[in-house]
Amino acid sequence: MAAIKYRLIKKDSRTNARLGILETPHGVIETPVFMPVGTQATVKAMTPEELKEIGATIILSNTYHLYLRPGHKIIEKAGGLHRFMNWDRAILTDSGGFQIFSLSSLRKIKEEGVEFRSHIDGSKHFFTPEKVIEIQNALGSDIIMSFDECAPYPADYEYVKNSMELTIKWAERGKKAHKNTEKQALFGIVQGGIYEDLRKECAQRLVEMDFPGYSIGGLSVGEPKNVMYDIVDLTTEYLPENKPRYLMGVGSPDDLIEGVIRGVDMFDCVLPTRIARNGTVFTSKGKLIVRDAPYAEDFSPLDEECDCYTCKNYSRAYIRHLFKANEILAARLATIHNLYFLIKLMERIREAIRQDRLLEFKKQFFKKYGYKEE
Ligand SMILES: CNc1nc2cc(C(N)=O)ccc2[nH]1
Repeated sequence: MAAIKYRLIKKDSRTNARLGILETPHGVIETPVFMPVGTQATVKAMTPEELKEIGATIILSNTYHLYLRPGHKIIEKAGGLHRFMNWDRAILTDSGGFQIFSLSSLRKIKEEGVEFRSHIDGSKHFFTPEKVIEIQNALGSDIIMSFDECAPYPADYEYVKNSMELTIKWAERGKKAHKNTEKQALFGIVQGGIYEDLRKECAQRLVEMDFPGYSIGGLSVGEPKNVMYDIVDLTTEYLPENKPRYLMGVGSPDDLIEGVIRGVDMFDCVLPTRIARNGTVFTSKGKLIVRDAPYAEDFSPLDEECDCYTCKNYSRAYIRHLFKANEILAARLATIHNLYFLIKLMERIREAIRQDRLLEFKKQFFKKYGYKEE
């Protein structure tokens, strides 16, 4: 019996958008879904109860960080990551590949694996495809990722081709090493940079290995949006309809809508939580920097159309005051709102797919938010 079961409920009649149900050992997830990021076994500033309250059904946590601190062995002794962080819904962990390349210094990439230094204390470590599977098995996350190299952008064709070949070899080794297939679903990660032939080859070779789901990696790394959208469009073409597709590190409201239209089911992004802590919030009329002076005597909610806990109980003036006074509650209230905004956006997207009016929804949302139509 596989760890997850994806059911395609409905395909949009005019786009590649899909409405789906993803059953996991820690609950049922309606897709398309946005996953709040809980890098170090916590979605910053949120309790698990608050995450449930706003409708989160799955969160992401980072293998690289938890391996370095507190260590996967401690989390295993605690009974696994769900128990350790008191979160009984689904958890997806990434493999650490991206963090090694974006956070740590002194990286040596070999076919065997990657040597790197911890960004915390400079200690030396060596990740192999087998090692990151062992770590994620110890964490007990419901969906785990293969070890991969996220090629930088820009990168030349030869570099990306070699990097993609390595990602394929590492996916094969990780799949062999992963034994806990009944409880933890291992996704393959499609790489290939911005090169169509490499993306197609990578997707096809991963599909031959028959993973329960597929991630689209190597994007949201500085490439233009339209390039990202084109690569997503192209990649999903070679992925099976009956398996979930996860676009890593994406994204902002427009990227979520554009990604759904191109056949993506799962998203994660640090943006909503990170910008919240800096005083920027999403609203139906675009982003708002609530810590700015104009809101000092603005007693309206962050967003008139939002019914989150923050918008029902606090004004822009109060939240601005909290930010100016460096109060912890500022980050909490803004985070609650931003995560609720994206989770609600996914709910409205799912409803629009159900009613076959996704393109109309996009047009209306973009107009109000202030986005230009593609
Ligand atoms: C924020 N952008 C982003 N791109 C990503 C790519 C990967 C990947 N494994 O290629 C993982 C996380 C990512 N986050």
